[in-house]
Amino acid sequence: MTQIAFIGGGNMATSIIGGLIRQGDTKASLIHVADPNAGQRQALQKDFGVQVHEDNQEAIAKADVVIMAVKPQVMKTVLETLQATLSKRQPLLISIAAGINVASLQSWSGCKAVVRCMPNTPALLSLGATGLFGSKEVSIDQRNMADALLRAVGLTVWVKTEAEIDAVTAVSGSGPAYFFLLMEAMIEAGQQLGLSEQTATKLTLQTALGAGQMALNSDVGPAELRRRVTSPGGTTEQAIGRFEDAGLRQIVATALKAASDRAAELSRQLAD
Ligand SMILES: NC(=O)C1=CN([C@@H]2O[C@H](COP(=O)(O)OP(=O)(O)OC[C@H]3O[C@@H](n4cnc5c(N)ncnc54)[C@H](O)[C@@H]3O)[C@@H](O)[C@H]2O)C=CC1
Ligand SMILES: O=C(O)[C@@H]1CCC=N1
Repeated sequence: MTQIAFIGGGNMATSIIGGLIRQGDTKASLIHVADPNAGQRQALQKDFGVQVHEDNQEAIAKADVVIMAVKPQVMKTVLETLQATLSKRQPLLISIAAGINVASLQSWSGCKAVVRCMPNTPALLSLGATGLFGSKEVSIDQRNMADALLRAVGLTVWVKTEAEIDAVTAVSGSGPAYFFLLMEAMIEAGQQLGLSEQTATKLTLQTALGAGQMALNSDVGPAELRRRVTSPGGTTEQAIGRFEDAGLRQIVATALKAASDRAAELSRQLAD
């Protein structure tokens, strides 16, 4: 039976653990989580029945897979304290941290088989999207294992080059925040047009859900779906025209480039 250790039991780890438990293929007794925060440990134990540890070493003692779910800024210190054990046991190391490259993960941990991935917060509802990239030492079995773990919380996509992970971070890792921002703006605009906050919120959120589901289930792409909403001489045309005039596409391109650049910058800053 595969033993899984999470180092860091915060938001993302909780989402992934929740997905694994809900899916039912992974026994809670095989999941070990280490986190210095006692409240976090109690919540994980209570909600999912997983094994919790204050000590990272204890959590990885028998692990076949170690999932690093700490903030990028503490990754080096945390891995270096575990290096003796990890380099001896050689588990599959999976990192979900933004902007930490495979070479750094290998050098800090002593693990050869490393998967760097970028999930997102809808993983909490098993509606996540994760991009993955593996070092050449990752075996087919280990790749399948990493894929199955992340598939428990949504869609998985393997990329061919590590640089693509920065783009994945910009598109789907940070992506939920962009849609939330658009929702905030639509709710505010709806209120300015006379709707109550509650009505504007309900209509906006249901519209976001409907549009997402339609785009996912349709034979045609988002551009055609947009055209189908846009009657010639009608109302949507007016709104879309304002978005285009204001340079929405360029704004989005600039924003995603900034996110991708920051991921690359973090990799450089945090690398050895
Ligand atoms: N929040 C997001 O949307 C996404 C975050 N990520 C990545 O996931 C990672 C975790 O992010 P979140 O879960 O949002 O952060 P978080 O702050 O909720 O979780 C981090 C956890 O690590 C624990 N921790 C701190 N020091 C530790 C140590 N020495 N040993 C073990 N645990 C320790 C903290 O107590 C905390 O519970 C980050 O590297 C981030 O880049 C990746 C994709 C999306
Ligand atoms: O903002 C961040 O750095 C993390 C990575 C992707 C989403 N949240």
